[in-house]
Amino acid sequence: MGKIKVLLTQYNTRSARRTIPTPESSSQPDTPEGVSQIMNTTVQQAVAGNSIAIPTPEPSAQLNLTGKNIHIVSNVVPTSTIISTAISDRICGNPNCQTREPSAWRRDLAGTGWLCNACGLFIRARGFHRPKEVCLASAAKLLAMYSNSQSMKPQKNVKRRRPQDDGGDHDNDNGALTSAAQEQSRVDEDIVTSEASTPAPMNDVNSSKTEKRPWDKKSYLNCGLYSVDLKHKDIPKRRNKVKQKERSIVNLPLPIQFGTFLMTEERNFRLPWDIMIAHKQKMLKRRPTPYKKIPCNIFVERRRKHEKPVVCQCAQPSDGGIGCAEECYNRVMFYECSSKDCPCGDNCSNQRFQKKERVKELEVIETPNKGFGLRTKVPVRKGQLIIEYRGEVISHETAKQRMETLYKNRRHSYFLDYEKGEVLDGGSRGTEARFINHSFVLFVNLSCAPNCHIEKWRAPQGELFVGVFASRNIAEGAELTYDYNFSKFGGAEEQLCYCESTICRGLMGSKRGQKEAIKPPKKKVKVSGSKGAPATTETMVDTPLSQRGLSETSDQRSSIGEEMFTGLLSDGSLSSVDSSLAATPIKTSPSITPSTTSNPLLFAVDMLNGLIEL
Ligand SMILES: C[S@@+](CC[C@H](N)C(=O)[O-])C[C@H]1O[C@@H](n2cnc3c(N)ncnc32)[C@H](O)[C@@H]1O
Repeated sequence: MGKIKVLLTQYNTRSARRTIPTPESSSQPDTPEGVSQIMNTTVQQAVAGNSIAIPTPEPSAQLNLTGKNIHIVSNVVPTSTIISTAISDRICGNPNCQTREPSAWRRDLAGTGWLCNACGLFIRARGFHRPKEVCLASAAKLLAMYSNSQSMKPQKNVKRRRPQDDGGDHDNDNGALTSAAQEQSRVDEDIVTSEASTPAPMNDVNSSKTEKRPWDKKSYLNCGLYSVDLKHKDIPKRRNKVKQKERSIVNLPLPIQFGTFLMTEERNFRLPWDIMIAHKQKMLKRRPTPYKKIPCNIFVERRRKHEKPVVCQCAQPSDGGIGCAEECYNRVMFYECSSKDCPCGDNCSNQRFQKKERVKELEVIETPNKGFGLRTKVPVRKGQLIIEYRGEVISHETAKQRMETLYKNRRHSYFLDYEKGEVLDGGSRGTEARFINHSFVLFVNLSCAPNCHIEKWRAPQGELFVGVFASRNIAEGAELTYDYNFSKFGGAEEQLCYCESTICRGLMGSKRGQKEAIKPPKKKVKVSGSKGAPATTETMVDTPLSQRGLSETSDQRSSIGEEMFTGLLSDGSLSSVDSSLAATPIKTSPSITPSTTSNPLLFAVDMLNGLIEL
């Protein structure tokens, strides 16, 4: 049935099919009625398996059907003549050519014999056979083309040869065609194409239609050497741009460091000997868990405050000296002056966080037991801002959640108390301050005492700057430490402390090594409360945070006695504690936690802390 449809379409649109006359169809072909009658007959014959015929009285006669001109190609030719000539037996009827392998066959003028495509077109245009020289020339050209075919690319849009170009190959040699001849040839091509589209007989090995050209099987790579091998056939084609991007990642060859991605099964792996030796001797440099450096704190759950800055009453120094020195109200209150509103203008010295006046020569180092640490490569003065501790500002609840999910398998924690109810999380985003390790406040051994402390300063717009400050003069190359005042958080296990302090608490998770045994009363610390002042009330012991700065406000600083430590230590004087205590180092473990009262050394330390608070 499909063939019938094709025939009808061909007839109605452009060309008629040259076929065998039948007694019924040979009547009245010149009128539309006659044609439709023929068509009916044709369809019936096609169904019956016969050849199809549209008889015409003369070659190139015209019929008018549904207002369109229809070209009838030639006279009726007996079917037996056509069918009996198998393609393999055909030979070009031009005595000068006699080719057996043209790209297409054409009828000769009589309609009984066959000509190759080029000779057929030539004789129609000129009325005589194609000369021998022309035939030989085009054959030689064709031969050359096939022999060089390795370097040739398939020609997609082959231009039609110009009419005056009568030489050329068998495929495209149209000769000097007149417009009528062109029209004629168009009809002929249709016929030949439809004939060629029928499957060729198996024994027709020489037929040019069945012959594969060398480039037919060639596949071209357009996106990388291994793209064919790596092509992910399971992924459907999508128009979505993002999906396409993903697909292109799969398709392209992956770099060598994506080995884990490429390897689908586990395999034994042997390190190169030099790396193996370095690894065994623990000489390989490890890298800290990656994090992103950020220029300011990120407020995950709320908006950043935008309050009116508090302006100090300092006067601009007449001699051009430093403004906002020790007596500046803002400085006393742990406020940073506003760069726009401060009366001292550019001379204001109370903008260290905003102007990023910090120590830049810092280095991350690996420590034996505490993971990574931070050290200074230059000497640092006492009271100098070393680095700002930045991170994501999150609520306690979120911090707890992160502990249980995001940081579940992490050994180190990077939480630091921000303000009431909020935590600074430097785990994923922060600064190098996150590497500063803990050390216990020590009265005995100067070398092991923490050399830094935390201070929180109020920014002009109302948020906090959390900074690590030098508690004393620090020599170049010294590791930076401060007392975390660590407290257990989210049910986490208490961590052993590996600070080299001789009277270490043993555990990082409690202030006295046995927090549960003796629970100090909650202490409220009041801070002079002007508008926008730092947190007015802080619980000193039970804050459910992993880390807490030593000196959060001036009052807090004095309550922990940190100023006094530094005073003592900067003198090198250890007068307040008997130095003989240092001879009995006490390291507690989670299982054996000495009570404060049973350990005279810790008792002395607590007493001292109490004295300092007084
Ligand atoms: C803020 S991080 C310090 C940087 C951390 N050492 C690192 O490698 O990323 C705090 C963590 O360091 C470790 N740490 C710091 N001081 C320590 C100490 N004195 N003893 C044992 N571990 C310590 C603890 O695991 C703690 O949770």
